[in-house]
Amino acid sequence: MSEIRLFVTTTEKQAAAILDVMSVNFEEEGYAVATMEIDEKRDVWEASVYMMADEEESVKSRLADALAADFSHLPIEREVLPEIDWIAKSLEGLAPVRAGRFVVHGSHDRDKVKTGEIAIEIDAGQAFGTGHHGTTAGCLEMLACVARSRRVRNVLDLGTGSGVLAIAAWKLLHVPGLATDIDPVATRVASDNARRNGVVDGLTFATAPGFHSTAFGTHGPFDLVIANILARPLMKMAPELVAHIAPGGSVILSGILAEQRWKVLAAYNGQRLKHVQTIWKNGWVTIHLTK
Ligand SMILES: C[S@@+](CC[C@H](N)C(=O)[O-])C[C@H]1O[C@@H](n2cnc3c(N)ncnc32)[C@H](O)[C@@H]1O
Repeated sequence: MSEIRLFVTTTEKQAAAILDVMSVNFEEEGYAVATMEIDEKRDVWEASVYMMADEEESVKSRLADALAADFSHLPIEREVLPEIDWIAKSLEGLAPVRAGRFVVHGSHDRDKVKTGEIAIEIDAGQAFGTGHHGTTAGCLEMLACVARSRRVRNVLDLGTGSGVLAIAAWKLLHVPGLATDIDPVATRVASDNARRNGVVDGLTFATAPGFHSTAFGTHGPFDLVIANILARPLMKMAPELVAHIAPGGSVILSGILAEQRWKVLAAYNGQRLKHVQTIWKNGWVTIHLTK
């Protein structure tokens, strides 16, 4: 089912006030709400609430009621967000996967973990990330490389899926982390997986499309951002993503087909990031850049 964004276009000041109204009315029920800047010079902002298509009608009428007192002059607009079947893309392989020092395995394979390996237990389920996909394995390998060469004090895992990368970073580095996903199911699964892997504190989970959450300001800027999403959204969010990297920090980008790598690199070079290393796996690339 598609996801819908209902939004109003206004000024920064009003967008902040509308965000408060949206938070009070929708956030507790698990709907993501956000503001985003559209045009800095003209002070154009959007305040949005995200929902599944079958909830649109009821959310729209409640939103209209909530805005009636002070913002009835602002039309409620809608956008259908592109549908990506992440779960179908996830390979539900049965064998444990080894990448760098990590082994990602299902609960039935606990006894296959070898001494010295960092084990992450993930059962194939409702969110992407069992370690079998070239992008996840590439990120795990790159994470181990970055940890060897740089000091990392905090981590952002953008598009956390099953939580596999956030859990891996926590087990390797023992530093605080923020893990976010546009999909509330993924955020829930990731948080459950973290608990199952003995990660009880230090890792925060939040549902957010892109950087539309106050959690990023609270927890960032980050020494290491890992984003395994897709080439196009990664290019689009390059300025925002780079703004959340601490000076001298790193980003690991994946979800990029080999033939798309030049465009993604150009987008991040355009933000003055420097290429460090690229890992290739099954036609996918994982790229490490530094600020
Ligand atoms: C390829 S999966 C990666 C999962 C996991 N990090 C891994 O490496 O296996 C991409 C994840 O990003 C999420 N996602 C897609 N677009 C997003 C966006 N704009 N903001 C936040 N998360 C997003 C999807 O819901 C999905 O869980």
